[in-house]
Amino acid sequence: MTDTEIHKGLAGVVVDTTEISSVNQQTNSLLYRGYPVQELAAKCSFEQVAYLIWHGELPSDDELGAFEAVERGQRALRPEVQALIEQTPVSAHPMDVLRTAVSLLGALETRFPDEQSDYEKAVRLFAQLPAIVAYDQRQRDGMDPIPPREDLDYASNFLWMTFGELPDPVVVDAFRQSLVLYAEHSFNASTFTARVVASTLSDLHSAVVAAIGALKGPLHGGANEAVMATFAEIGSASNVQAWLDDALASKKKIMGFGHRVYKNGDSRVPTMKAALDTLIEHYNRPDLLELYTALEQAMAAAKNIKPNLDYPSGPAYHLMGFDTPTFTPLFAAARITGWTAHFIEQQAHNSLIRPLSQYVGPAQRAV
Ligand SMILES: CC(=O)SCCNC(=O)CCNC(=O)[C@H](O)C(C)(C)COP(=O)(O)OP(=O)(O)OC[C@H]1O[C@@H](n2cnc3c(N)ncnc32)[C@H](O)[C@@H]1OP(=O)(O)O
Ligand SMILES: O=C([O-])CC(=O)C(=O)O
Repeated sequence: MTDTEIHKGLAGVVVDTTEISSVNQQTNSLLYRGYPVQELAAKCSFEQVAYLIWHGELPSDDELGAFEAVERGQRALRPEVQALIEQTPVSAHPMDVLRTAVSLLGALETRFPDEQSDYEKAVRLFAQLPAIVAYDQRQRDGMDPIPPREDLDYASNFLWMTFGELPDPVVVDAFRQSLVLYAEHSFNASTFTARVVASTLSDLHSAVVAAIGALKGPLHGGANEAVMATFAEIGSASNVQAWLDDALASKKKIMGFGHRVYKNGDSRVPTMKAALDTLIEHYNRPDLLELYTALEQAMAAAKNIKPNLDYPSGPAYHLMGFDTPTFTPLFAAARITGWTAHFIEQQAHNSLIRPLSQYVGPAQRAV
């Protein structure tokens, strides 16, 4: 290989093929297995989309029923994981709790017979994550866990286990849409991390633990909670311009704006913004809309940089009642579908991921 050009951050590098999703830079579009994400968000349950991501086709009624039965049957918080959450200081970040819980679940998997496939492990994790995320938030507020309900769909049950009540259908629907939008996004940093781990022929839980670590950073999934921290710091729409001038003068990155692939707007934002608008109306929070719009407009004027999905998702999760540090675990609970589909795809056509580097340290010398 003679190409010694350095592609910092692998920007613009195509490292492999995938059949799972396509992010199109030219048209700012996103397809899961060929279906536009906006249509999936409008018409499908999160379970249907999860099935699509893993199987490549939307489920028939029978297939969906069987899939839902398996998912609903595995939702309970395992006692070992409950004990882990209770031993962890409430000051721990929920992404650290989630990462540690998935690591423990990976160790517990050895109890299952060897013939459990990675797909079965993926569906089990998919079913298990909401109870962890929900109880972790409840524990911080000094509350007991709420057992799952098998009569509820995934999104409704997640909210039920977190809040102990079923919110208005518009809230459940906004939550469902956010999960669909967050589910999959080709070779983003956390998914690529999962594929690197998969490429060494390591196990699925190790790949998910690593992916959670990558998602936590504020340049990736951590941005949804950082958006809410920004809103809290700014306070109200009238403070936006002064705050932004200061932040840009000190070379700060404004969280929830910009994207490595989409340079003219994130394909998922219009759908999530519409869901946020519904929530703003439902909870009567025009002040939040004013702040949202003022920062979006000021960023467009100052830098011509548009919001990414984390920008509308942060305030949407806030209005639903999630505490801010729980936002990124919600992203992880949705992305478990994409991560594990990529794990399976990587191992089915594996080549060890091991790029080269150009050495720029001292020349050879004697000790
Ligand atoms: C669901 C997701 O994970 S989406 C991503 C969530 N992350 C965020 O919201 C964090 C804030 N955004 C960012 O840091 C960046 O936009 C990233 C990391 C997402 C993408 O970064 P890159 O593709 O490397 O963009 P890049 O750094 O080349 O940006 C180009 C220019 O825009 C600027 N820029 C990009 N995003 C931002 C931002 N959010 N705030 C301020 N300036 C920005 C860069 O400073 C750079 O300016 P320069 O040319 O004067 O140096
Ligand atoms: O694709 C990316 O780089 C980040 C992103 O939007 C995602 O993972 O959803």
